[in-house]
Amino acid sequence: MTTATRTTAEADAMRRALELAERGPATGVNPRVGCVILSPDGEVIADGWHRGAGTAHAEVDALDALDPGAARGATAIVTLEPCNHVGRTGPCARALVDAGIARVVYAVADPGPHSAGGAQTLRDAGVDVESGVLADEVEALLEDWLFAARERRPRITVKWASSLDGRVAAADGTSRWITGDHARADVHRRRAAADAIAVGAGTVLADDPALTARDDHGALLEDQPVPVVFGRRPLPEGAALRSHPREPILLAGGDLGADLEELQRRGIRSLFVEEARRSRPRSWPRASSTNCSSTSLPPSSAGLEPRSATSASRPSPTRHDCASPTSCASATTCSSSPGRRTPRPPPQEGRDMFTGIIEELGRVTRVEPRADVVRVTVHGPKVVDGVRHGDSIAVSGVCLTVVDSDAESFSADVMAQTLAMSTLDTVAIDRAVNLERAALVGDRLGGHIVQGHIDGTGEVLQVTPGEAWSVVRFSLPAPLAPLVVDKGSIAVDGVSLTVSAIGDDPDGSWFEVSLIPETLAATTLGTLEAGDRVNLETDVLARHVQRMLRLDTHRALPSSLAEPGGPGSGFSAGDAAPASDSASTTIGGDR
Ligand SMILES: Nc1nc(O)c(N)c(N[C@@H]2O[C@H](COP(=O)(O)O)[C@@H](O)[C@H]2O)n1
Repeated sequence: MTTATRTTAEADAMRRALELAERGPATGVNPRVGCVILSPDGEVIADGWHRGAGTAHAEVDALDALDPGAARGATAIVTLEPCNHVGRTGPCARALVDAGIARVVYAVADPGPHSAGGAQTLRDAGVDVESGVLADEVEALLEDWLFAARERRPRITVKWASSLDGRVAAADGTSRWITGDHARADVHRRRAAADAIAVGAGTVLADDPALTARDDHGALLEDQPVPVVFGRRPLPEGAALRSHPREPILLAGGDLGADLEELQRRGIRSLFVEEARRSRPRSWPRASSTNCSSTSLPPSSAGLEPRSATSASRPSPTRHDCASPTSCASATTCSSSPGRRTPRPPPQEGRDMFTGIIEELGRVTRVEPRADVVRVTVHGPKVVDGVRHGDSIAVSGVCLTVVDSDAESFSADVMAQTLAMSTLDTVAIDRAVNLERAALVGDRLGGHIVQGHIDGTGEVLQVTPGEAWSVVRFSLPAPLAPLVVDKGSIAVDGVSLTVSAIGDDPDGSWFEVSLIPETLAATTLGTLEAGDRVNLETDVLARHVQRMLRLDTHRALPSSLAEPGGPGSGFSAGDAAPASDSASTTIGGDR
């Protein structure tokens, strides 16, 4: 087998192992792990996955499917480093060695203090070991578990509901669910995917929440989070929580660090926090370096009161708010803590690179709302040529992962948050879309580096047709304004464009681009009219610079750059501190 063939076979096997891992339980103390065993010539001879604490680990599950001796000289592909300890089961590293496995490829290292070290044990036994294959995908799958294992405390997700105009509850306090069916279903899905769900005692007294995960008809879902109540006030006799299928955990709430340790000790790895109706989450993230918070977007806001004095006037419905000073890394990503690896966006988001040169004008042929995503099918015979499941295609600038395809079309799932952040929120059959496949190494970089991660949407303010060219003016959301410069690059609906003018009017910022006939004919930009919305992605370089300026320059920059006005710095320390550092901004909002 050539090295290239082996690499391909192993990457394919890791993809399969990842799929197998997903069959395991998403909650609980043990991670979801999958394993595929390849014969020396690259054929799949066995596979397995972990079904939860106390059952066989994925590697042993796979080995058990083989006759004695059949694994000799084989390669084990595992999503997590084989464990090295005796826990509820024996050490996988030893089981692999004993079975005669010659090579092990794993995605992510096991951070467990007792279980880590399997790779070394394997190497010491003469096994060839490689790591890091599909590491980002596995990091995304095991986000909660890895966070908890690394930080020794549960990963917290804070949820609060807010209307599109930034309101949280009816003025008379009557509204319980201000969000629509889609957002509500999303919340119940998140509840079911968490080990525990927490509220304050005040919320229990005021709202009497059931804290169960339910389907559209109110029936209990199979997985139920353990309810956790913080506060000293006792649970009222008739509290709905007393009928919860899981025994509630009651914690004093005075020392959050100690409470989180206690939850970790009790096997809670992910904690879903539902905020009280009338407030945005503040104490949670700050007190605990919470990794993530999220908003739900309801369809209407009538009768609801502003969620805060500062954010009520112009909240952005597109953002993923983050109230923690150290947490939210971008609109779609939540980080752990400083110095830790930042989990990338989930796989559906895609994380390839594009150039902003549109390959084909596609047409939406099907829009299928599902539980927590919308499956969109797009006719695009050119871009589906050779496309495979898992490949990325930018659809009007939004990087999507192909989940299905035929000779003419492909389908991709768009997450609720991506819908909310882009013009895909109004995607409909027959909509024309700009299509570009992910760039390959060696491609000509005709446009600029485009990531397919939308920063926000703009509106067409004016189209000025010329003899051949058209000049189009777009509104620019305030957080994006500093990132757009005259003659700089911007992607509009996925099209790489040079900014020909910028301006900041009292009504807001704007930018203009001049569109050549080729762009007008070959992309959706040719049909734009005043009032149309477009997806905007600012230049990644500008975002990096903004991020650097927001960080403590002495920490973040090489010493030659860190001194105020130092060699090559081009700015003073005073310049480096941004005037406003709103944690709710999507761009660089990770302070
Ligand atoms: N490599 C690997 N494969 C699996 O299938 C696993 N479940 C794990 N888990 C690691 O081992 C710990 C649990 O061990 P016991 O189930 O108690 O024996 C878990 O914390 C992981 O570190 N690893």
